[in-house]
Amino acid sequence: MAATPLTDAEIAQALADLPGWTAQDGRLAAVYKADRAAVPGFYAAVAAAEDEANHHAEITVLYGTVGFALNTHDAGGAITALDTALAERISALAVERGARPAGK
Ligand SMILES: C[C@H](O)[C@H](O)[C@H]1CNC2=NC(N)=NC(=O)C2=N1
Repeated sequence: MAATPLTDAEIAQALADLPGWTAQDGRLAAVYKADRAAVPGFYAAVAAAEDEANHHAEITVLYGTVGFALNTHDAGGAITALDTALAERISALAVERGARPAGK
């Protein structure tokens, strides 16, 4: 998949299908709430998806919340399809693992 910067319209289109995700400071960002006991498994599942995609998020764990920030370093920090694809994977894994967008 090419690391080509997405346009604002393409980013908005991707966000429409990513509940709880926003574009913040040039990165795709989301914060999920999860039961403390579910956090390690959620992280492990995301880490496996990252390694499969060879694309990695900045992940912040604070007790029962897991935050993600995504941009593409190889594209000068722009948001690319690599980021939206991984965000989609994280969003699906969150549902599987009982994590829900913190804003909800
Ligand atoms: C060498 C390795 O393939 C690259 O550094 C990959 C790894 N993971 C990555 N993750 C992110 N977020 N952006 C990248 O450009 C990137 N590049």
